[in-house]
Amino acid sequence: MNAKRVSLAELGLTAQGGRDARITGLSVDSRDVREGHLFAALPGVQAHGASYIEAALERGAVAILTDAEGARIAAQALERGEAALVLAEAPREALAHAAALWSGPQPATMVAVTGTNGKTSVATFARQIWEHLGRMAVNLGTTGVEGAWTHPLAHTTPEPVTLHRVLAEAARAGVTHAAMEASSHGLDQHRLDGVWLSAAGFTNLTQDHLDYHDSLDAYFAAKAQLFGRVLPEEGVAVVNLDDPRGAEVLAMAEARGQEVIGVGRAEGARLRLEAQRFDSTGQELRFSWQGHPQMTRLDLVGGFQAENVLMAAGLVIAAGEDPADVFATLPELRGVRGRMQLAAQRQNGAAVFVDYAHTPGAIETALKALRPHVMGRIVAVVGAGGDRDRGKRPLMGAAAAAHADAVIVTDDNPRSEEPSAIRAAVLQGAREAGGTEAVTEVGDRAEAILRGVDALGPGDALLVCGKGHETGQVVAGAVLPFDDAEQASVAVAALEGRA
Ligand SMILES: CC(=O)N[C@H]1[C@@H](OP(=O)(O)OP(=O)(O)OC[C@H]2O[C@@H](n3ccc(=O)[nH]c3=O)[C@H](O)[C@@H]2O)O[C@H](CO)[C@@H](O)[C@@H]1O[C@H](C)C(=O)N[C@@H](C)C(=O)N[C@H](CCC(=O)O)C(=O)O
Ligand SMILES: Nc1ncnc2c1ncn2[C@@H]1O[C@H](COP(=O)(O)OP(=O)(O)OP(=O)(O)O)[C@@H](O)[C@H]1O
Ligand SMILES: N[C@H](CCC[C@H](N)C(=O)O)C(=O)O
Ligand SMILES: [Mg+2]
Repeated sequence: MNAKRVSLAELGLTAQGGRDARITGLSVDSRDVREGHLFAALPGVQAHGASYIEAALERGAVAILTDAEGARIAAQALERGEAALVLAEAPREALAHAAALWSGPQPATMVAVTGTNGKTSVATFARQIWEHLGRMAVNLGTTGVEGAWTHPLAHTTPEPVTLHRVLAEAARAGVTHAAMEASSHGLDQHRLDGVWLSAAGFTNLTQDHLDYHDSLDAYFAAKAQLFGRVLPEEGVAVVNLDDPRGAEVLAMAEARGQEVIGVGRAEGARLRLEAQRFDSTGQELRFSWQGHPQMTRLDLVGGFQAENVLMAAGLVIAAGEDPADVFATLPELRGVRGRMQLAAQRQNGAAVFVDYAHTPGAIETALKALRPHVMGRIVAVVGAGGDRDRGKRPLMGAAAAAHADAVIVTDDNPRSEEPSAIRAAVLQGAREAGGTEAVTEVGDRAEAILRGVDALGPGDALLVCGKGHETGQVVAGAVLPFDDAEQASVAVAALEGRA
């Protein structure tokens, strides 16, 4: 049994009337509460967690952390005085710091990366660079905890209680370096406020998650909190200056006195991408570090991967490694599963790539990035997720139609929604955008991939967008096993077998 008991003061919390309690654990969900827990009753999207204070007390909570509204909602239950009450203006922030103190150690060197696209890729490349330099390193995010220590995660940026438990376990296992993804939800909900960051990166901002954020500006403001709040003044900001929002991040970092490493093609970037030459398996890069020219080769398909690699290199340098050592590792970097992954190849040489592009911006980037590696036509399989930003659906269709030679619209995790209605929105965008006349609808994703593969002649390529590393299709509450890369191989085998 876990015998650990700590006082509220040891968690940085002060209860009303100076009352103390010995805490045996932290919970954000009443259903997870055990005897002696502190229950954080947080303002939610659906409800206020205070509605569950009564339930938490019944399960043995000895302290409640909430805001004024929560105290009002649960006044009756709280008046009984069964638990110490910690009132905080920003309870999620208080919880994050308490969780950090509760769990203890973190890897000594940590960096975080935010942006609409590229977080998983950058975090994974940073981890790989550290590994090549002999460090015990992990990346942490959408694909779980990977590297020297592994652990599955349900969220890109986990709840603070989970996040700090995982960081402490990794640190105890000897992990000294970690690169984590900071999602906009995670930043908005202060999930990573208690993490000690040496450096933070900003990749880009395009439309996504407008189901959660009120506007694109609000979405950006959430991401910018990584520099405005989470990264300390002595931290280093690594900023993609090519993104239109890069200048705003730069100004924010400078205003806080953070050192900045600008990355990108922009003049003035300390880590500057100067030229790229593409071939069928990767690219040659010319870049410069503080004006000194460098050359390297990346065995990675897609121009944007060079941006991700340089962002990762910038973060690792910012966190203390020698630049020359860092640059020497770049030819060794390997692609992230489901990110421009060469999943299968037809006998005629045509290639099938699987990519996690699930936003209009990512679809455009991925298709444009594939173009210089492909001599023939590009076919795209696309679909949009259910119960997510509806506004992005026609834009995803439009991006596919504008940049592919043929588009097959299919399903991608319809969740609780009617799949044909989601496809209709994507199709409408694809048909209105023009670019290609060849837009078809194939609801069944396996069949869509098969048709896409069947359409490939010598020199052509298929880009299967949206699911990347995912291994399931979420339909009406059920998760049906589905893997784009596997389906690509199955399709090639079926067609070549037939030939
Ligand atoms: C939209 C969103 O971010 N929701 C988060 C939010 O939940 P909520 O506000 O909807 O919660 P609610 O259902 O209104 O309930 C309010 C509170 O009551 C509590 N509760 C609820 C029921 C109960 O019986 N007892 C109880 O105590 C809940 O734990 C919650 O704290 O607060 C909860 C607790 O802090 C989070 O767990 C929850 O994340 C959910 C699980 C989620 O799916 N989030 C996704 C969208 C997410 O965070 N995604 C990002 C980005 C991914 C990407 O980049 O694409 C990620 O980092 O993974
Ligand atoms: N630097 C980039 N610029 C534009 N698009 C990118 C960039 N990097 C990756 N992408 C596109 O975004 C997709 C997702 O990449 P990645 O998983 O690295 O991003 P992410 O930010 O972690 O996404 P998520 O928010 O879903 O966790 C890729 O498959 C690719 O299509
Ligand atoms: N973490 C993202 C990924 C979505 C990927 C795509 N396959 C979809 O289901 O929309 C989300 O939940 O919005
Ligand atoms: Mg990710």
